[in-house]
Amino acid sequence: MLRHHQHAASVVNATSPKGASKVIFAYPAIANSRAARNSESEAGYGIYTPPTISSRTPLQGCPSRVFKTSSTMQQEITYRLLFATFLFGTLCAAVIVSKRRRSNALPWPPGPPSLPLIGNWMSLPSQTSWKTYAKWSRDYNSDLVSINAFGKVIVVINTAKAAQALLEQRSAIYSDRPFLTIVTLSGWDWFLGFIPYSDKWRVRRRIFQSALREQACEEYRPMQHTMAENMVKWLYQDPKDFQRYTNLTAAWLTLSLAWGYDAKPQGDSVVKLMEDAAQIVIDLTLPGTSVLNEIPLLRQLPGWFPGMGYKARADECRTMTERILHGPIKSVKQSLVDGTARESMASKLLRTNEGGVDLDAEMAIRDTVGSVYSAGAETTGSAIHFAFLALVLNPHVQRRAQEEIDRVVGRDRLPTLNDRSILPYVGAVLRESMRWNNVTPMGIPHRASEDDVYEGRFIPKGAIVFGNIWAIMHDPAKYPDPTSFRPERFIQDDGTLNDDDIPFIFGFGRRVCPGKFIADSSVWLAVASLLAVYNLSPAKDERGNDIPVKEAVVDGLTSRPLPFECSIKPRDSIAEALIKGLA
Ligand code: HEM
Repeated sequence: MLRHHQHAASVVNATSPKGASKVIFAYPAIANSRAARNSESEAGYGIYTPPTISSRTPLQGCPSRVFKTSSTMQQEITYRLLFATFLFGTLCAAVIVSKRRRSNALPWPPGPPSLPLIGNWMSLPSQTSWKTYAKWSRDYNSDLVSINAFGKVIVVINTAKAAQALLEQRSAIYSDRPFLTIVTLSGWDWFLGFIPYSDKWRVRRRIFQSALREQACEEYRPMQHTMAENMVKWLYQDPKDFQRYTNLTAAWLTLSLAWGYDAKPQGDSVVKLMEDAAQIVIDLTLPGTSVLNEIPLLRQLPGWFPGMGYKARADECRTMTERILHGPIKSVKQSLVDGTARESMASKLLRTNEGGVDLDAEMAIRDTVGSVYSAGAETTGSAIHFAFLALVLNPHVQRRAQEEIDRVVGRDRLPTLNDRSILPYVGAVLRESMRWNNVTPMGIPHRASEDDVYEGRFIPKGAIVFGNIWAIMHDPAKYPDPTSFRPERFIQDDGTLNDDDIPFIFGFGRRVCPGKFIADSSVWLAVASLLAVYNLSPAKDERGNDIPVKEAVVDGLTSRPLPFECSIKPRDSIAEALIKGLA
C-alpha cells in the first residue's frame, strides 16, 4: 500500500549517543515512512529507532572492529581515512559557524548551550521534536530558537507572528530548500518539494498552482466523490483494515488526479513502484549514507570503494524514478492520441502543449504531475486517519455532526462538496482534526538565502529554517486548552464557522502547499461521508470490554496516529442500504 510513500524527500538523520533517531532535517514523508513501517512490522506500536551506528556503515562501525586479514586491514585504513575526512569536514564547518558567529555582533536566536565541534548534538530532541522546540521557545521567551549540529545551523520559528514576518512577508529570502546531493543521485531531483528556489522551480510551481487553484479544483469534484464512495465501500467490506483504506483512498485520489490512473485495491503495480522507489530513498538517507555523500571529497569515490555501496542503490532508485516519470505520462499521451484519455492533470496540461511542441514545457508538465502522488498521498491519508482517531475518541462529536448531516442532507445520499457551506459543524470537525494533530508538525524545511535579522536576532544565510506548525496550532492564547479536541472553537454564536481557517497547516509563503485546496476538500468529503453512514467506536476485547485507544502519533516529520483498533459499523439499516446501493 501507498501509506509509506509520500513527499519524496531528503533526510539528514543520524543516531544519537543513546541510539535514538534524530532527524536534523528531513522532508516529512521519508522520516515517517520508516517510522510507520517499523511501528507496524515490529510488534506494532514502537517509535521508530533506526539501526544503531555500529550496525549500519563501515565508517561508523570502524572504531570497534578487530581486523585480522590483510584485506580487512586495508579496509580499516580506508575506514580511518574516511573517518578522518569526515571529522575534518565537520571541523571546518564548525569553525566557519563559530567565525560567522563572532563576526556578527547580533546574538543568534537562543537555544540550549552547545559544545565545540558537535554543537547541540547531545541535546537535539529525538522524539516529537516539535514539542521540545515549543517548550524551548517558552523557556527562552523567544519566538525563534536556534541550534547547530556539526556546523549546520537550524532555526525553528514557533509563533504565528514570527512565521508571518519571516516566512510570509520575507518569503523572497526564505523560499529555498536545503540541498542534498543524494536526491540527485537517486533521481528524485524532479520532485517539486526538493527543487531549489530557482527558475526551474518557478516554472513547475506555476503549472502546479494553476492546475490546482481553488476554482480549477472544481473540475475534479466527480473524481473526489468517487474517492469518497470507494472509501465507504472498502470500509464496509473490510472495516478492520481501515488504516489501509484511509491510505488507499488518498493514493487512489492522487493517482487519478495526476494521470487518470485507477489504482487497484490490491497488488497495484504502479503503487508498488512508487513505494519501492520511496523505500530506497528512505534507506539512502539513513545514517551514514547521505552524510558521506554531502562531503565533496568522499562523493568522488567510485561505487566499488568501501562505504560507497549506497551509490548502487541510488542507481537502482534512479531507474525506478525514471519509470515513474516516463511510464504513466507516456500512457496518457497515447490515450490522448486514441481519444480514450480520462480527465486528469496530465491530460489537461498535455492538451495545452499539443503535440509536445515545446519540449521544456513537456518536461515541466511531466515533473509537476509526477510530484502529485509523492507529495499528496501520504499527507492526505494521514489527515483522514487522524480524523478517524478524533472521532473514535469523541463519540459526542460524531453524534452532533451526524445530526447536522441528517438534518441538512437527509439519509438517502452521501454529502457532496456542494453541501460544504451548509454543514458548518462538519467543517469545524475537519479544522479541529487538522489543528489537533498535524500531518506535518514541523512543515518542510526552508533555507535562508540571505543573512537576516528578526527582533534583534541574527539568522545566517544558509540556515535551515523550520516553521513549527504544531507550536502555532497549539498556542494556548489562540486555542485555549490546545490539546483537547473541541470543534466548537471554530463555531461562532450564530452557528456559522469563524474566519480562522488554520492558515499555516499547509506551510508558508511561496512554498505553501500547492495541493492545499484539493487536499482540504478531499479530507472534508471523506470525513463527511464517513460520518453520514458509520459509527466509530473502540474495538472490544474477548470479554466485551473497550480496547483503549491511545492518542499517540508516529514520530517523524510527517505524523500519523500509531496503529489503533476500532469498530466501524453502519449507523443503522438506512445507512447500510445506502452503502449497499453505491455503484
Ligand atoms: C492534508 C494534506 C496535506 C498537507 C497537510 C500538506 C502539507 C504540506 C506542507 C506543510 C508543505 C510544505 C510547505 C512549506 O514548505 O512551507 C507541503 C508542500 C507540498 N505539497 Fe502538500 N500537503 C497536503 C496534501 C497535498 C496534496 C494532495 C498535494 C498534491 C495534489 C500536495 C502537494 C505538495 C507539493 C508539490 C509540495 C511542495 C511545494 C514546494 O516545495 O514548492 N500536498 N504540503
